[in-house]
Amino acid sequence: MGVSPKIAPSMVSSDFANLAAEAKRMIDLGANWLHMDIMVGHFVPNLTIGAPVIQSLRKHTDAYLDCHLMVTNPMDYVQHMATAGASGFTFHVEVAKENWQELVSKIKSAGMRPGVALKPGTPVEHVYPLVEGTSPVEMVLVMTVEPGFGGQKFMPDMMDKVRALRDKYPSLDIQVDGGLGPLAIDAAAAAGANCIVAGSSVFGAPEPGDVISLLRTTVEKAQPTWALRE
Ligand SMILES: O=C(CO)[C@H](O)[C@H](O)COP(=O)(O)O
Repeated sequence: MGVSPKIAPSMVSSDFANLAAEAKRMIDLGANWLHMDIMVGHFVPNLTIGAPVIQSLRKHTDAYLDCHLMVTNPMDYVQHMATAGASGFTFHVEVAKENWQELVSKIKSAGMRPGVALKPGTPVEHVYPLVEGTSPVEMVLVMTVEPGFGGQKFMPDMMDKVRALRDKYPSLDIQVDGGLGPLAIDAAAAAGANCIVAGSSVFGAPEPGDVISLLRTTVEKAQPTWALRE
Protein backbone atom coordinates (compact mmCIF):
# COMPACT_ATOMS: atom_id res chain seq x y z
CA MET A 1 0.00 0.00 0.00
CA GLY A 2 1.52 3.26 -1.12
CA VAL A 3 0.26 5.58 1.59
CA SER A 4 1.89 5.91 4.97
CA PRO A 5 0.07 6.87 8.17
CA LYS A 6 0.43 10.55 9.00
CA ILE A 7 -0.68 11.51 12.47
CA ALA A 8 -1.30 15.24 12.82
CA PRO A 9 -2.18 16.72 16.20
CA SER A 10 -4.53 19.64 15.70
CA MET A 11 -2.72 22.59 17.24
CA VAL A 12 -6.02 24.41 17.80
CA SER A 13 -6.24 22.28 20.96
CA SER A 14 -2.71 23.14 22.10
CA ASP A 15 -1.63 25.92 24.45
CA PHE A 16 -1.35 28.69 21.85
CA ALA A 17 0.69 30.81 24.26
CA ASN A 18 3.38 28.11 24.10
CA LEU A 19 2.95 27.08 20.48
CA ALA A 20 6.61 26.42 19.67
CA ALA A 21 7.03 24.21 22.73
CA GLU A 22 3.76 22.41 21.99
CA ALA A 23 4.86 21.76 18.41
CA LYS A 24 8.19 20.33 19.58
CA ARG A 25 6.43 18.21 22.19
CA MET A 26 4.13 16.68 19.56
CA ILE A 27 6.94 15.92 17.12
CA ASP A 28 9.07 14.44 19.93
CA LEU A 29 6.10 12.23 20.85
CA GLY A 30 5.91 10.81 17.34
CA ALA A 31 3.57 13.09 15.38
CA ASN A 32 4.30 13.23 11.64
CA TRP A 33 2.60 16.51 10.84
CA LEU A 34 1.24 19.51 12.75
CA HIS A 35 -2.31 20.39 11.72
CA MET A 36 -2.92 24.15 11.66
CA ASP A 37 -6.53 25.34 11.51
CA ILE A 38 -6.88 28.73 9.83
CA MET A 39 -10.26 30.28 10.66
CA VAL A 40 -10.93 33.93 9.92
CA GLY A 41 -14.54 34.47 11.00
CA HIS A 42 -16.26 33.63 7.72
CA PHE A 43 -16.97 30.19 6.23
CA VAL A 44 -16.83 29.00 9.87
CA PRO A 45 -17.98 31.01 12.91
CA ASN A 46 -14.64 31.09 14.70
CA LEU A 47 -11.28 32.87 14.71
CA THR A 48 -7.96 31.12 15.24
CA ILE A 49 -4.70 31.99 13.56
CA GLY A 50 -3.32 33.16 10.22
CA ALA A 51 -0.09 33.48 8.27
CA PRO A 52 1.74 35.57 10.94
CA VAL A 53 1.46 32.73 13.44
CA ILE A 54 2.59 30.16 10.85
CA GLN A 55 5.58 32.40 10.13
CA SER A 56 6.47 32.62 13.82
CA LEU A 57 6.10 28.88 14.33
CA ARG A 58 8.22 28.14 11.24
CA LYS A 59 11.19 29.77 12.98
CA HIS A 60 11.02 27.07 15.64
CA THR A 61 10.33 23.89 13.69
CA ASP A 62 11.02 22.24 10.37
CA ALA A 63 7.96 19.98 10.78
CA TYR A 64 5.37 19.62 8.02
CA LEU A 65 2.76 22.32 8.70
CA ASP A 66 -0.52 20.94 7.39
CA CYS A 67 -2.67 24.04 6.98
CA HIS A 68 -6.45 23.73 6.68
CA LEU A 69 -7.94 26.98 5.42
CA MET A 70 -11.53 27.39 6.53
CA VAL A 71 -12.02 30.55 4.48
CA THR A 72 -14.29 31.66 1.64
CA ASN A 73 -11.45 33.15 -0.42
CA PRO A 74 -8.49 30.70 -0.32
CA MET A 75 -6.83 32.23 -3.40
CA ASP A 76 -6.13 35.39 -1.40
CA TYR A 77 -4.05 33.46 1.11
CA VAL A 78 -1.85 31.26 -1.11
CA GLN A 79 1.16 33.56 -1.28
CA HIS A 80 0.87 34.65 2.36
CA MET A 81 0.83 31.05 3.53
CA ALA A 82 3.72 30.02 1.28
CA THR A 83 5.86 32.93 2.41
CA ALA A 84 5.01 32.13 6.03
CA GLY A 85 6.30 28.56 5.60
CA ALA A 86 3.18 26.42 5.23
CA SER A 87 3.85 22.94 3.84
CA GLY A 88 0.34 21.84 2.88
CA PHE A 89 -2.52 24.10 1.80
CA THR A 90 -5.96 22.51 2.08
CA PHE A 91 -8.93 24.53 0.82
CA HIS A 92 -12.64 23.75 0.80
CA VAL A 93 -14.30 22.43 -2.34
CA GLU A 94 -17.49 24.32 -1.42
CA VAL A 95 -15.76 27.66 -2.14
CA ALA A 96 -13.63 26.62 -5.12
CA LYS A 97 -16.08 25.10 -7.59
CA GLU A 98 -15.23 27.63 -10.28
CA ASN A 99 -11.51 28.22 -9.84
CA TRP A 100 -10.01 25.09 -8.31
CA GLN A 101 -7.67 24.45 -11.25
CA GLU A 102 -6.07 27.88 -10.96
CA LEU A 103 -5.98 27.54 -7.18
CA VAL A 104 -4.25 24.13 -7.23
CA SER A 105 -1.76 25.38 -9.75
CA LYS A 106 -0.96 28.45 -7.63
CA ILE A 107 -0.54 26.34 -4.50
CA LYS A 108 1.90 24.04 -6.31
CA SER A 109 3.83 26.92 -7.89
CA ALA A 110 4.17 28.47 -4.44
CA GLY A 111 5.84 25.25 -3.25
CA MET A 112 3.02 23.81 -1.12
CA ARG A 113 1.14 20.55 -1.33
CA PRO A 114 -2.53 21.05 -2.30
CA GLY A 115 -5.39 19.34 -0.51
CA VAL A 116 -9.15 19.67 -0.76
CA ALA A 117 -11.58 19.43 2.15
CA LEU A 118 -15.29 18.74 2.19
CA LYS A 119 -17.85 19.54 4.84
CA PRO A 120 -20.17 16.82 6.18
CA GLY A 121 -23.05 17.92 3.93
CA THR A 122 -21.03 17.91 0.71
CA PRO A 123 -21.26 14.79 -1.48
CA VAL A 124 -17.95 13.03 -2.01
CA GLU A 125 -18.39 13.09 -5.79
CA HIS A 126 -17.69 16.81 -5.68
CA VAL A 127 -13.98 16.17 -5.10
CA TYR A 128 -13.49 13.51 -7.78
CA PRO A 129 -12.63 16.00 -10.55
CA LEU A 130 -9.99 17.56 -8.31
CA VAL A 131 -8.31 14.20 -7.72
CA GLU A 132 -8.52 13.21 -11.38
CA GLY A 133 -7.51 16.53 -12.95
CA THR A 134 -4.34 16.99 -14.96
CA SER A 135 -2.87 18.86 -11.99
CA PRO A 136 -4.55 17.04 -9.11
CA VAL A 137 -4.80 17.71 -5.41
CA GLU A 138 -2.61 15.40 -3.34
CA MET A 139 -4.90 14.92 -0.35
CA VAL A 140 -8.63 14.83 0.38
CA LEU A 141 -9.77 15.90 3.85
CA VAL A 142 -13.10 14.41 4.87
CA MET A 143 -14.48 16.52 7.73
CA THR A 144 -15.99 14.28 10.37
CA VAL A 145 -17.53 17.20 12.28
CA GLU A 146 -18.92 20.53 11.12
CA PRO A 147 -15.74 22.60 10.79
CA GLY A 148 -15.17 25.42 13.25
CA PHE A 149 -14.48 24.00 16.69
CA GLY A 150 -12.48 21.26 18.34
CA GLY A 151 -13.98 18.83 20.82
CA GLN A 152 -17.03 17.78 18.79
CA LYS A 153 -18.44 14.29 18.30
CA PHE A 154 -17.15 12.13 15.43
CA MET A 155 -19.72 11.56 12.66
CA PRO A 156 -19.50 7.87 11.66
CA ASP A 157 -21.70 8.42 8.58
CA MET A 158 -18.76 10.20 6.95
CA MET A 159 -16.96 6.85 6.66
CA ASP A 160 -18.92 6.06 3.50
CA LYS A 161 -17.05 8.94 1.85
CA VAL A 162 -13.69 7.67 3.08
CA ARG A 163 -14.47 4.15 1.85
CA ALA A 164 -15.53 5.42 -1.57
CA LEU A 165 -12.35 7.48 -1.89
CA ARG A 166 -10.06 4.66 -0.77
CA ASP A 167 -11.68 2.15 -3.16
CA LYS A 168 -11.31 4.58 -6.04
CA TYR A 169 -7.86 5.97 -5.18
CA PRO A 170 -5.62 3.39 -3.43
CA SER A 171 -2.59 5.71 -3.29
CA LEU A 172 -4.29 8.95 -2.27
CA ASP A 173 -3.67 10.61 1.08
CA ILE A 174 -7.10 10.60 2.74
CA GLN A 175 -7.40 12.69 5.88
CA VAL A 176 -10.10 12.70 8.54
CA ASP A 177 -10.59 15.54 11.02
CA GLY A 178 -13.00 15.93 13.89
CA GLY A 179 -13.66 13.79 16.94
CA LEU A 180 -10.84 11.35 16.17
CA GLY A 181 -9.34 9.48 19.09
CA PRO A 182 -9.16 5.98 20.57
CA LEU A 183 -12.94 5.49 20.17
CA ALA A 184 -13.29 6.57 16.54
CA ILE A 185 -10.01 5.48 15.00
CA ASP A 186 -11.07 1.88 14.29
CA ALA A 187 -13.89 3.03 12.01
CA ALA A 188 -11.76 5.66 10.27
CA ALA A 189 -8.83 3.33 9.68
CA ALA A 190 -11.05 0.46 8.50
CA ALA A 191 -12.72 2.80 6.00
CA GLY A 192 -9.35 3.78 4.54
CA ALA A 193 -8.12 6.98 6.18
CA ASN A 194 -4.33 7.25 6.52
CA CYS A 195 -3.96 10.90 7.64
CA ILE A 196 -5.44 11.39 11.07
CA VAL A 197 -6.04 14.79 12.66
CA ALA A 198 -6.69 14.68 16.39
CA GLY A 199 -6.96 17.62 18.75
CA SER A 200 -8.69 17.13 22.08
CA SER A 201 -7.99 13.38 22.26
CA VAL A 202 -4.24 14.04 22.04
CA PHE A 203 -3.86 17.27 24.01
CA GLY A 204 -6.37 16.16 26.64
CA ALA A 205 -4.71 12.79 27.26
CA PRO A 206 -2.47 12.14 30.26
CA GLU A 207 -0.04 10.46 27.83
CA PRO A 208 -0.46 12.10 24.39
CA GLY A 209 2.32 9.92 22.95
CA ASP A 210 0.26 6.80 23.66
CA VAL A 211 -2.68 8.24 21.71
CA ILE A 212 -0.46 9.20 18.76
CA SER A 213 0.99 5.72 18.72
CA LEU A 214 -2.43 4.05 18.96
CA LEU A 215 -3.71 6.13 16.03
CA ARG A 216 -0.70 5.08 13.96
CA THR A 217 -0.79 1.37 14.75
CA THR A 218 -4.55 1.21 14.08
CA VAL A 219 -4.01 2.67 10.58
CA GLU A 220 -1.08 0.30 9.96
CA LYS A 221 -3.17 -2.72 10.94
CA ALA A 222 -6.12 -1.68 8.75
CA GLN A 223 -4.08 -0.89 5.63
CA PRO A 224 -3.74 -4.48 4.30
CA THR A 225 -7.54 -4.90 4.44
CA TRP A 226 -8.31 -1.96 2.13
CA ALA A 227 -7.32 -3.78 -1.04
CA LEU A 228 -9.19 -6.96 -0.09
CA ARG A 229 -12.74 -5.66 0.16
CA GLU A 230 -15.27 -6.03 -2.64
O1 LIG B 1 -10.72 21.49 12.14
C1 LIG B 1 -11.09 21.37 13.25
C2 LIG B 1 -12.39 21.94 13.58
O2 LIG B 1 -12.86 22.59 12.45
C3 LIG B 1 -10.22 20.65 14.26
O3 LIG B 1 -9.00 20.32 13.64
C4 LIG B 1 -10.82 19.39 14.69
O4 LIG B 1 -12.11 19.50 15.10
C5 LIG B 1 -9.91 18.68 15.68
O5 LIG B 1 -10.34 18.77 16.95
P1 LIG B 1 -10.91 17.52 17.73
O6 LIG B 1 -9.99 16.37 17.48
O7 LIG B 1 -10.92 17.98 19.13
O8 LIG B 1 -12.27 17.24 17.17
